[in-house]
Amino acid sequence: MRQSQMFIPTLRETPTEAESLSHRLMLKSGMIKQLARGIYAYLPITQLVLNNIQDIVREEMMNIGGAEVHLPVLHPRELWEESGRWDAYGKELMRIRDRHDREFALGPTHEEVITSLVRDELKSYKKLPLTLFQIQTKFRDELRPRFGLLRGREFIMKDAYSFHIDEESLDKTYRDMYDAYSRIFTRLDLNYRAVEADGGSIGGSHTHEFMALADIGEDTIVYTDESSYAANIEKAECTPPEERSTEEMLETEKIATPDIGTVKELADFLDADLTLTTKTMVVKTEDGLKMIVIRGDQELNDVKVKAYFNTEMIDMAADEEITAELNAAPGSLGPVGSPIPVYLDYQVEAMRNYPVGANETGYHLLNVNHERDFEAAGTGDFRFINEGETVADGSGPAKFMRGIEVGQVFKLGTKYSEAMDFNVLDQNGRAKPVLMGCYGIGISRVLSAIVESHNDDKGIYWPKSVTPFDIHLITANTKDETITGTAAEIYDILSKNHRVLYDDRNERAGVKFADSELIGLPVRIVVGRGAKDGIVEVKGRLDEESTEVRITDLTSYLADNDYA
Ligand SMILES: O=C(C[C@@H]1CCCCN1)Cn1cnc2cc(Cl)c(F)cc2c1=O
Ligand SMILES: [Mg+2]
Ligand SMILES: [Mg+2]
Repeated sequence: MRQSQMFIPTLRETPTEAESLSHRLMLKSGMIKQLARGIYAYLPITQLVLNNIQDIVREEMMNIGGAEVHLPVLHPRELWEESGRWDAYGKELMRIRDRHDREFALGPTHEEVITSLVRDELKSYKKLPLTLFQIQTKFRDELRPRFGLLRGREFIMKDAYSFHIDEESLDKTYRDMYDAYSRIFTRLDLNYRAVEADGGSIGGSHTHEFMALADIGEDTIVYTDESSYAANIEKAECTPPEERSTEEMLETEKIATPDIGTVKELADFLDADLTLTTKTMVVKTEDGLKMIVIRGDQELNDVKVKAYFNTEMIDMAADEEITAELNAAPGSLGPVGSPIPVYLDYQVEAMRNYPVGANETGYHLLNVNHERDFEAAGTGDFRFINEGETVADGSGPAKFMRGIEVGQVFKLGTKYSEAMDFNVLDQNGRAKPVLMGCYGIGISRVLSAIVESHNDDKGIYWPKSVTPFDIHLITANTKDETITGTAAEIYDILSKNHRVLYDDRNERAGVKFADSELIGLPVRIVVGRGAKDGIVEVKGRLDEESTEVRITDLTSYLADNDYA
């Protein structure tokens, strides 16, 4: 391809609005242009890389028996009402009306669509298992789109859905997908970890997220060097305390605690360690307010709370809701005499004589003990694990690293087939709901993850598996006939077996070299003064120096050095 015909609007200066390295680099190297917050145009270099990523994903999906479809973006409201999700999702679900004033969702995912489509066609277990996939634009109206393509409002996803007559069949496809994802992320040259994750409201018991390691990643991965354990911190189970305090239960005492609003202020006021205090939170679920008490030095894990109450809709109760229900300010809440059900984290369950708010603004109770002073409705694991704590498999101390979620595989079970009446006749002629799995890869997000891990101070360097072109052919001076003639010949020869980007622009050599480092093709060939002696300069993107190579040796030189 001649670069004079491409559209690569590289920037001289680094764009300030970019908040992540990949976002900055993709703007600077003329790969994307923002149309609106979280909405981007993919320019030619990006489109070529996305095609290469999609080809790898497509090949691996077909390799495990997935058949490709293309599903609609416009989903009739009725479909999402069948699954009950039209109301379950708030503003994140983008909705429009057509000319007849009928409502549609812009597809954020396609469980409803694929289930209704297959349901109408498939009546017998003999047609199972079936795996269908698509690579398609998704819409999610993120509250805080950011980091370029890492979290957009319109993005490309590969989403696959599988249908099964029994668990064994679902397990097989889940494993096939898991292994296919491992091959895909390896081929994409991503340093990834598959981690146990929380399935959220889409149901299903089992799910793994594939995380590309990156400091910019929003997710925290909990792992240990002692075993292969790895989990999203949202999910990572905390080991309950071995023994419970055997302290003798002391008399409760009510104390005035004016202006004590936080557990830190309480600990200072009591001159007690944070680990001897508690903090009480109130969350709002579909069936009312719930009070959760955790140790004062811990943080509430909202994903674990959602999983415990098996709901997607959890909000921290607003102050006025708390005051209306509990007649006390948020800093003075506690379980004693609470009108709403109280749940204790395992750590609090093992404590004795702890302080809590008195449910009276400006007062606390000391030496409270559950069972004696109040009945808990339940106990559970409601907190985030801390580094150094033993991980759930007991093998060793937890360590943290950041990751970008680039894929996720789910066992959905019968959540959608029951909600949408998708049954088949089994081998005994009995109707039973079909079991499903679903499997996603963030295609446009993967591109950003690759840029995050393939760059240096000069710009991007593409893995050969996804590079937009194999070779960057550059003329150092377009005025010199020998140079342009030689370059044109080389372009013809190399184009037979390689994808060549021929920088034939009438630009200064320095500009061309800088652009070449920025765009990041694996190898660059410069046709300059040496052309008259049949010499060109070859430089791998990561090489410090160029090497002079005879033009007659060029093809074998490129092959011998595995440049192209
Ligand atoms: O999408 C999934 C699960 C899997 C992921 C892999 C491919 C198939 N789907 C989870 N999820 C995430 N955000 C969503 C946002 C909106 Cl607005 C929505 F209405 C639904 C969902 C939603 O269901
Ligand atoms: Mg997540
Ligand atoms: Mg996820």
